Amino acid sequence: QSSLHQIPFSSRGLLTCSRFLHRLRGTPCIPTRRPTDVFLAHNLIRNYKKDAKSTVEFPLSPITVTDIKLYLRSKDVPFHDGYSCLHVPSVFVDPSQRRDGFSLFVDKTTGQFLCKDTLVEGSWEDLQDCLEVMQKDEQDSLSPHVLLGYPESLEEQEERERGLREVQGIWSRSVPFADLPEEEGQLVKTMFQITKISNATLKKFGVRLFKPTKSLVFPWFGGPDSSLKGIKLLSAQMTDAEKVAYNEAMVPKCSSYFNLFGLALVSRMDSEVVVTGSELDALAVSQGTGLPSVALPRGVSCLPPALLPYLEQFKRVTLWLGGDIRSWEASKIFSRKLGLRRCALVRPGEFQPCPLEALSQGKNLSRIVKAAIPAAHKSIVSFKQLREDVYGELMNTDQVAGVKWTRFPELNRILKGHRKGELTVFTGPTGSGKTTFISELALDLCMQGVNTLWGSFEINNVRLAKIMLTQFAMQRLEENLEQYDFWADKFEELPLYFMTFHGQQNIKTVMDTMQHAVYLYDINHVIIDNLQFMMGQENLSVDKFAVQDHIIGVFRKFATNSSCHVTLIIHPRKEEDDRELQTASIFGSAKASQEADNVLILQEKKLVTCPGRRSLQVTKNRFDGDVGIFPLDFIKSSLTFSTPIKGKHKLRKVAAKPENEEEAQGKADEAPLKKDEGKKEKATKTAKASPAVKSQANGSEKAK
Ligand SMILES: Nc1ncnc2c1ncn2[C@@H]1O[C@H](COP(=O)(O)OP(=O)(O)OP(=O)(O)O)[C@@H](O)[C@H]1O
Repeated sequence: QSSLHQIPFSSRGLLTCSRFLHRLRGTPCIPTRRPTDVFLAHNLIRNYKKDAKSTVEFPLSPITVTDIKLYLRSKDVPFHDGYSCLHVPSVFVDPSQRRDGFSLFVDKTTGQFLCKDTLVEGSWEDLQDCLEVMQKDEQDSLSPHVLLGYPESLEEQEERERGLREVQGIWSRSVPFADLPEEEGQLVKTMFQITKISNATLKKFGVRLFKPTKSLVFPWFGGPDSSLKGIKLLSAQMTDAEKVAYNEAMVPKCSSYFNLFGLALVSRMDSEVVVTGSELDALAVSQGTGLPSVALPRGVSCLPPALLPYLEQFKRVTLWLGGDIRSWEASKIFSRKLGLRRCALVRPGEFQPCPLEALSQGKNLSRIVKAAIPAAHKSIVSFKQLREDVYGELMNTDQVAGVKWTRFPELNRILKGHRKGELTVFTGPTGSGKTTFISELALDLCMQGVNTLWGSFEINNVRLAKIMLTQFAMQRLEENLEQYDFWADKFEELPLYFMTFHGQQNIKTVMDTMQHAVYLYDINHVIIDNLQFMMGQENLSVDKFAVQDHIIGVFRKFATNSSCHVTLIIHPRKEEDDRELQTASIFGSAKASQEADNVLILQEKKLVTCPGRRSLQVTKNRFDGDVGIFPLDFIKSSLTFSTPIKGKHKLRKVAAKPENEEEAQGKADEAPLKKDEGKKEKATKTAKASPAVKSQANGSEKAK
């Protein structure tokens, strides 16, 4: 079982290669697992269910493109330096049969390889093994059939066959648009708001209608024979605001549906492509511009590196991922993976909505694509270059403020949302529930599509996943074990990953792992629990504060450079028992609070009236300066926190930019500023009918 389970391209090839090579070398065949420190929620749940001990750690040895090039040169292997990959003659194709001389692609960041002719793939170590064996045995190539001939487990085989049968079943019962009666075709088009998409375009991309569920069917062709590998079903629903809400389902299950839609229409000679965030957008671009267009299988949420070899042939890649800020941010991040030099980005805005909308509004799509801005930017810019960005931010203030929590409306009110590229420092008294609280906070975001990576050094991943699963299900699963599979199946679908570290760790190793995860899974949020586990224990002579400052600086840089939010849990320094914590109570020097964009403190009240009552205090908010405090109630059965509904615990909020944080905290505790008094009334009312409580009710409704 590979730890990189979600990328089907990789898993079987890897295992196969290693086993095969052991056979070739005559060494014993050891079931190898990939060296990785990142683990999927999927695996954890599986292991949790079956074999908790199989979460073995493997050291990740980071590889650089220079290492790869040096090695290839040492083996006399020619290569072309591509955008994201090195192109190498495939070792799995006989030299006399090589159609395209350089069909094996080695990812410059990870060393993973893919042979586009045979679809053999594997890790950098696997490729090195192949080359060593070929050299030793003086062979020109290795047989791909032996590699791919590795028997699947019965379970895997059955699942694959079941998936394919389902795909075929739906596909054969779906109707091409041209075969629909004129009136019915128009009705469906109106429902999906695709009246401007012609039947010819739908036919070109093979889009059909599955009548039983009134869904559009998008085929995914793959493999050397370009056969039907999977389908995406799209259903549409009208929302109150006269907008269409789409619902997607993939067959086979989404984890194995992993290629670009529209790829089969791209010719080897094409040198330009438009990448879109949805299949309908790809149709619109194709019709509106005549250019090749492909859609990302999981929309703007990620660009898996496994897809990069398929985009290597293009000299110009235009990313037109949608019409909102999220698409814009994603296009900037994806262009780094694709190589900035060749990428151009369509900036969303009033005159440049998503491609489908642009087509519906009769806009000139070719002109929009031509006007896309180059992704590579200079380090010094003038306001002229920034003015569009500033305008975009002013126009979309709500989106700029970030993803909103559904379970913590009060936090939205103070922090406004969860934004990329920020550093949050979180502290609280020992054993007060920091891990439990942050777990729910992160889960809330993850459930909304924020790709999340946990670095839990204090408690092991199984325990952490158990806490998260309980919070996800909002109930004690110990007492409802029959519901375990139901919740675990849903939990598996979350974009949630865990580092497999436990105990003291070296900051460099943790950083390498985080970079690796950002590249592979487009991680948007990393949680480190907690910083003290990176400080090292052996070297007590070294200045502890200097070490901590260095580590915080490294995390700060990572958050900014990777556009990834980092939440750092830091223990407080020893405080007197009856005093609440302050920003200055964070262990170490002032560096942590200076570098942080947000400082959150879990306060534990030592009151006689309500002993143990927790509150969450925001003492720093760089985004807009609002700070404040609100009470939290702990529900032990679900391990969740929510706002108490009793009137006496009011939401308190203070205005922007306090002179110093202690003062701000004092103000927050004592009296809300005047300008907030009107709002305070409202806030109290809101707190009474707390959406957090409501959302819990909804959650249990859903659970039922
Ligand atoms: N508000 C709360 N009231 C009572 N118990 C709580 C509360 N929050 C968490 N707990 C429980 O307290 C225990 C410790 O919680 P947790 O590990 O989250 O604390 P922590 O602050 O992260 O601890 P540490 O200081 O060791 O890192 C857990 O059993 C958890 O279920």
